[in-house]
Amino acid sequence: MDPTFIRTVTLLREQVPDFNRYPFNLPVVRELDGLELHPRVTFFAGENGSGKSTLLEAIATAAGFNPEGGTRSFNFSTRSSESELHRFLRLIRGYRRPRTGFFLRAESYFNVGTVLEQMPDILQDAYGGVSPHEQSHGESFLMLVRNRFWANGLYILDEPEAALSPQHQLTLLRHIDDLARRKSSQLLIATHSPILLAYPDSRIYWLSKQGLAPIAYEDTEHYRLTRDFLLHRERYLRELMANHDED
Ligand SMILES: Nc1ncnc2c1ncn2[C@@H]1O[C@H](COP(=O)(O)OP(=O)(O)OP(=O)(O)O)[C@@H](O)[C@H]1O
Repeated sequence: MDPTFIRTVTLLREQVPDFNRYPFNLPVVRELDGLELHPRVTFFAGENGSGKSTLLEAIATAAGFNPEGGTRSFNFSTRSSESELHRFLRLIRGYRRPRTGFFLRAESYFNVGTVLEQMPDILQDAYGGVSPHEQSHGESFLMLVRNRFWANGLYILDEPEAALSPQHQLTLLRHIDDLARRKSSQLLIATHSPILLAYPDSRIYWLSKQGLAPIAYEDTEHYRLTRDFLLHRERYLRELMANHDED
């Protein structure tokens, strides 16, 4: 069965009040037109500030999640700085409805942990009863994925690699594969990680000043630069240090 929960994301262009202000002035928003999501895993990659978080937060909010993260039953608010973009998106949905899901954003993970502490049932399910604040950021995140990311879910993850060592990014890849292939889930992931981006059964969108476009893994700057740096580390370091001395 086609696992897709969200097929396409479209901007309600005619309703946008002003393309000259945030978030509508971002190239990724201006150029958004029938963004087709992969049935299993869609990645969003690009430079800092290219609009990945803005886009992901708006899709998550339009899909019914709290903009600060958590499951769809989370309704806490510690800030109200989400953009209004979600009100101008139309999500074209697939035939199935997700049974569960999670919106995880690295920057508000701490607050999600605090809310979970106050929900003993979920805490028991998700973390084996141990507060996320009593574990390292990376440990508690992997525990959450292992215990609370169930089958038939919609998972929207903003820089999930933030707390993870390279070894644990590989562990996360295994969980992504398990969720996507065996557990009929759909994942949307913004990432800078060349390890996560390597997941083969996926589509990568590259965000730039031109908007967003599909890109092959080997053509991403993250792959090319990381590979080149590791192969020619000494030359890179020499050049970086030399330029630094000139500053
Ligand atoms: N509330 C806001 N008001 C105005 N501009 C904003 C606001 N939030 C973000 N921006 C700007 O929008 C742009 C995109 O930000 P966003 O956080 O979506 O980028 P990103 O691709 O997720 O970056 P990173 O990789 O650093 O996480 C940035 O230039 C940022 O300064």
